[in-house]
Amino acid sequence: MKIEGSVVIVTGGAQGIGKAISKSLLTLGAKVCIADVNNVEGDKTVKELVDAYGNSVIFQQCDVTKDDDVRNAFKATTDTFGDVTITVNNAGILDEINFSRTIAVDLEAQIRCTMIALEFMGRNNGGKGGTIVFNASAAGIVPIGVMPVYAAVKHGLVGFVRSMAISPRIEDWGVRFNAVCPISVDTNLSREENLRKVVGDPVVLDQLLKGMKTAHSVILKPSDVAESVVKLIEDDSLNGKSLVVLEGKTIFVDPPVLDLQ
Ligand SMILES: NC(=O)C1=CN([C@@H]2O[C@H](COP(=O)(O)OP(=O)(O)OC[C@H]3O[C@@H](n4cnc5c(N)ncnc54)[C@H](O)[C@@H]3O)[C@@H](O)[C@H]2O)C=CC1
Ligand SMILES: CCCCCC(=O)CC\C=C/C=C/C=C/[C@@H](O)[C@@H](O)CCCC(=O)O
Repeated sequence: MKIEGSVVIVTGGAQGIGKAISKSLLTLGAKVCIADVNNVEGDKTVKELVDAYGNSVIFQQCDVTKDDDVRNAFKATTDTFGDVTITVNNAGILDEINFSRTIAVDLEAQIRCTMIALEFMGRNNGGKGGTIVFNASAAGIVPIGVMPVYAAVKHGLVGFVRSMAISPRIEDWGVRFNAVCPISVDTNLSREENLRKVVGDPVVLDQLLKGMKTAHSVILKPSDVAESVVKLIEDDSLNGKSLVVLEGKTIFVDPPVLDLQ
């Protein structure tokens, strides 16, 4: 689909990968609502983006774990820019200690945002259809021994995307669903300072930090992920896909499908 003139919500867009996605979409002519729980960072980012792109961007404080916040973000976006046609479910955390919160933000809230997005975007609900892109992770594709909870919820997210893509409702909604699955990206989430706070077991933390320093742990730039998100939005043939983002290349990974009929 064409990004120019489209109306987009990016969750967790105040910083990191979500901010890079927002910038790329603004550059391509979209109207963007950044929906993020962090209003200090959100206000700062939107000020910076308004200076660069004018009134094509707004900030809406939104905790994706709260129904009302998410619905209000969609209402505010629709009132300001018109019908939403693209949702980027990007907000996420990594916390192996408070694992209930990780499940709540990285999986349950992604499902919540999707169901509410369909209330606004679904053609059966008077919307224009469009596309929903999820920021999963390479941890949604391969097992990661140093972050099992995060890997579990990201696998769950990939399963949700693949299943929504073959829903009997897909034609009614007129919405495509795809996931981007990057390896490590240089943001607050992957910095040593954060990892020390969110991994409790010292043996696991030690291996994680060592792993981060090896050649295998290439750190991508947030803009690398944004490029892949743009690809998933623009190519109308893509639905239910998981696009792994590696250094200098991307690979579609399709886990096997069993014939269960
Ligand atoms: N940094 C990395 O190495 C990778 C990150 N990811 C995924 O990318 C997404 C974005 O993460 P980063 O930009 O790396 O982290 P980040 O910590 O820089 O940004 C995350 C953003 O999400 C927001 N957020 C957190 N909880 C929220 C909530 N309840 N409601 C609304 N907003 C909330 C934060 O305020 C922040 O602005 C996450 O889903 C993460 O799992 C995927 C692969 C690699
Ligand atoms: C390949 C991991 C992709 C996960 C990227 C994320 O979404 C989270 C980013 C935060 C930290 C990433 C750490 C990556 C560590 C790896 O280099 C290595 O330590 C993992 C070891 C694999 C294992 O545990 O078996």
